[in-house]
Formats: sequence, C-alpha cells, structure tokens
Amino acid sequence: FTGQTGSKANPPGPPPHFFFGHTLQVPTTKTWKYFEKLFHAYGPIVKLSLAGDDIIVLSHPGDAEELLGRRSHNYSSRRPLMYAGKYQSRNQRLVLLPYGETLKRQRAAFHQMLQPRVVGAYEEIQATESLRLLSDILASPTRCAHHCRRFSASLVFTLSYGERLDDDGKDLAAVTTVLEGFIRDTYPGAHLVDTFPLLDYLPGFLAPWRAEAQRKHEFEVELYTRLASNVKTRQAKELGIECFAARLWDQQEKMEIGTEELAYIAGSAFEAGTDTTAGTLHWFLMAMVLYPATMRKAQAEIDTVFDADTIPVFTRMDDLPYCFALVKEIFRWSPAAPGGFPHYSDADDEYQGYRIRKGTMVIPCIWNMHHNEDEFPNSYVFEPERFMRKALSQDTPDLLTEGHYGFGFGRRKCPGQYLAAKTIWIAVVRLLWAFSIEAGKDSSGQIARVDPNNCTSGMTSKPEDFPIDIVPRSEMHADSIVMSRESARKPVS
Ligand code: HEM
Repeated sequence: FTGQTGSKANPPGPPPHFFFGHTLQVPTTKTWKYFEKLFHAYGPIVKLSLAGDDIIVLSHPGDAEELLGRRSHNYSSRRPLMYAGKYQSRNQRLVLLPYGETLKRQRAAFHQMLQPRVVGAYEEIQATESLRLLSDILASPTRCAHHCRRFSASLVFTLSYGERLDDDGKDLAAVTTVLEGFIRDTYPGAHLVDTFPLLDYLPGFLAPWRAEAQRKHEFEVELYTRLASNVKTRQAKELGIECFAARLWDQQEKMEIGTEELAYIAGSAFEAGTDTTAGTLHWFLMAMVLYPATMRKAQAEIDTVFDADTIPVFTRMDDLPYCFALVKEIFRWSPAAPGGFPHYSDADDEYQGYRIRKGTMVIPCIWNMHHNEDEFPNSYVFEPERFMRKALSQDTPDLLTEGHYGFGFGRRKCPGQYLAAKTIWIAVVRLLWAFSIEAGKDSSGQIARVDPNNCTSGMTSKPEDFPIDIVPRSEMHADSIVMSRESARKPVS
C-alpha cells in the first residue's frame, strides 16, 4: 500500500484556515468532545492539520485495528518531540519512543513483567493495597478520592520498586510533579521547537528552553535512579526481592540497558500506571452515584458469594459475572484516556482510497469508539448488562481487557492492561462489598448534582471532585475490614 499516494484524496475534515490550518479551531481542553462533533459531521476518518502536522482521527475500531494493528509496522511510532523527547527524556522514555530497537527492548522488559501469565504473582500486592483502601475510606470517607489515588500509586510503586510508598508522600509528590510537568510539556503546541524543529539549531543563549528541559531531565534521572538504586542495595543484602526494578537489574547485561535507561523503564511504569488506574476508580465511584440500581444489583451478586465477614478474593472472580461485566463497563463508559494516544506513521500509505502521508499522527479516539451507538446502544448510559449479553453470544474466553478499546491498539497497546484490569476488579468488588456509595451534600446542604461532563482534561481524564457519601453497608462489614487490616499488620512470627 505504501508509496502510491499520488492521485489519492485526503480524508474529509473541517475547512482549514489558509495559514493556521486547524490550529485555532481545535480546543486544547477536552479535545475528545471536539473529535466527537467531527465524527458526527464528517464520519469515522477525519483529517486535521495542527501546528504543521497532519492528524488523522479514527473513530471506528475496525479502522484502528487495520491501521494500528495489521499495519503496525508503519503506525507504531510516536511523533518526535524535541523538548520532552530529546532533551527531557534523552530518548529513553517508553511512551515517547519512536519505533525501533530501544522501543522493542523496553516493551520486552514490560512484557516479561506484565504478561497475563505472570500478573497472578501480583495478587498479594493488590489484595494488601485494596484492603488498605477499604480501611482508609472507613477512617476518613470524605477523602475517598485521595485514597483512590494513593491506592493506585502505592500499588504501581510496589510493583516497580518492591516496597510500599512512604506515608510521608515525598516520593509520590516528586513523581507527581514530574508527571504533571511532562503532560504539559507533551501537549501539542506547548513548545515552539516541537512545531519548528529548526529552532533546535539555535545556540543556547537564544534557546533557554533547552537548559530548562535538561534541568527537568536531571531532576527525574536523580529521582528514578535513586529509587532503582535502593532496590539494588536491598538486593545485595536480601535474597528474593521481587519487583520490576529487581528484574531489570538481574537482566541488565543480557538486555543491554544502561543504568539511566533502566531507571526510566521502572519510572515509566509508575508514570503510566498511576493516573490511569486512579482515574478509572473515580469514574467507578461516579457511576455508582449515578446508577444506584446497578450498584445494588452488583452488591446482591456479591452477597451470594461473600458474607459480611469475608472480604472478596480473586479466586471467586468467575462466580461474579455481573461484577465482571460492570468492570468492563467502567472502562467503556468513561475511559481514563478518552482522546487516545497518538501513533505516528513512518511511511506514506493509502487506506480506503485516502492518502496518509509519512509523518501523520494517527489518533484512535477511544471516546468516539465507546460512544458508537451501533456497537454500544444507549452508549451514555452505564449498563453492565450489555457485556453480559455479549459474553453469552461469544465462544472465546471473556477477558476484562476485551470488548472495549480502553487500552489502545497495536504494538503500542498498554503493556499494563492485565495488571490494571485485575487491580480495578479487586478494588471495585471490595468497595461494593463494603460500602454503600451515594452522592454527598453540596455547600448549600442539598444532595449534589453529579455530572460526568465535569471532568479533568489532558492525556487522562477523571471526574472533578464531587461530594460523596460512602458508608459501610453494615457494622459487620466495618468490623471485618478493621480485623483483616489488623491481622495483615501483625508481623509473621
Ligand atoms: C486502568 C488503567 C490503565 C489504562 C486505562 C491504560 C491505558 C493506556 C492507553 C490507552 C495507552 C496508549 C496505547 C496506545 O498508544 O495505543 C497506554 C500506554 C501505556 N501504558 Fe497503560 N493504562 C492503564 C494502566 C497501566 C499500568 C498499570 C501500567 C504499568 C504498570 C501501564 C503502562 C503503560 C505504558 C508503559 C504505556 C506506553 C506504551 C507504549 O508507548 O508503547 N498502564 N495505557
């Protein structure tokens, strides 16, 4: 298909400005909502021109599977970024890597740690952290959103570095600073040099941004190297330390990774896994507030399997089909990365008679795919039943990661998907078992109006904080949490 683009048409799209293209039309916040309007106006494949870049927005999963999946040899790169990629990350941060050997090496390291066969090994971490989540919410229910964030961060931190996040939150604050800055720095148009790469030829005194990006690099390398080196020090004293960083140190030579790259790989897991997991849990809480009958139905199912004195465990996953469907529906109803992560094409291509030039950003818009009324009727309604019906009609094994598109496509698909899906399952089932979740009161003492459109904007999205009333379903449930937490804290004699 490549190299025959001469006579082909461009995909449809809104009329561009003769000089700025669509740069002034595309909103910088909640861009997926704009993509939704484009989908209704121009169809499932839309072309835009943004700050000099060709952009194709895909709204049908079939097109994304063809281009980003079957033609993944061409669509597995990321757009090169001078500021965040070359200077801030020194081309070592997985999420920004172009297609090539470094990407393959880093993805292989992730795969080893996070493939379906091995994620069972993390069930203990997931159980410990989700028990702490219940206990934190029991102690301070109004800080529920904070607890969900701490839960996600601590879980991925333990996976990466083999120890729980400090309660003083210093490491979490440092990584959050890195992550928030990084999200801002990768936004289209954030740095002029990413629109006009020739600016990189300017000498240092005319390009202060270069020194700024380098300072950020030094800060994050110091942080991630310190965290990874602590693991190495512990490995020298203790046998059997099991975590991402430990495995990377063991295989450093074989995989030919330098120390700085190793530190970035472990750090990437933490960066990519925290906000997405926390955001998904926030959406779950909002869904339960908005759909109380659904919550009660899931709780009735849980009550047939677990008494008030038995905290849910993974081994009974198959006995809770409605909860299974509910978790899938969370991923679908309001995906944590609604806009989708842009892939980037390495060669000219042609698809359905359209020309796709080399160097096009191809965005699989997850929001549009999840709100396609043909595949998901009443798509704005939270309705786990849709996945129950689907499960009955298919003969392949049902997975939490399938039936929706929340983890992306092709060779860049989320390497943490299996871990993330089980993390959400255990947290959701335990929260439903333990608590009744309702809307809280606003400042005027009225039951708060909760609106899914009131959400944050960026690479990931979660609801803006809303008042929530989360109370134990019974005293016995509360006692079970306290007792399980106490026995989990007791040192093993
Ligand atoms: C509910 C939680 C999560 C969601 C919804 C999610 C979603 C996504 C999505 C949509 C992508 C982009 C895929 C694409 O480019 O097509 C992605 C990439 C990525 N995710 Fe996740 N993710 C989650 C949790 C995690 C966790 C727990 C980890 C690691 C422990 C992780 C690691 C990564 C990494 C490293 C990438 C970049 C992959 C690359 O560029 O090749 N994610 N994720």
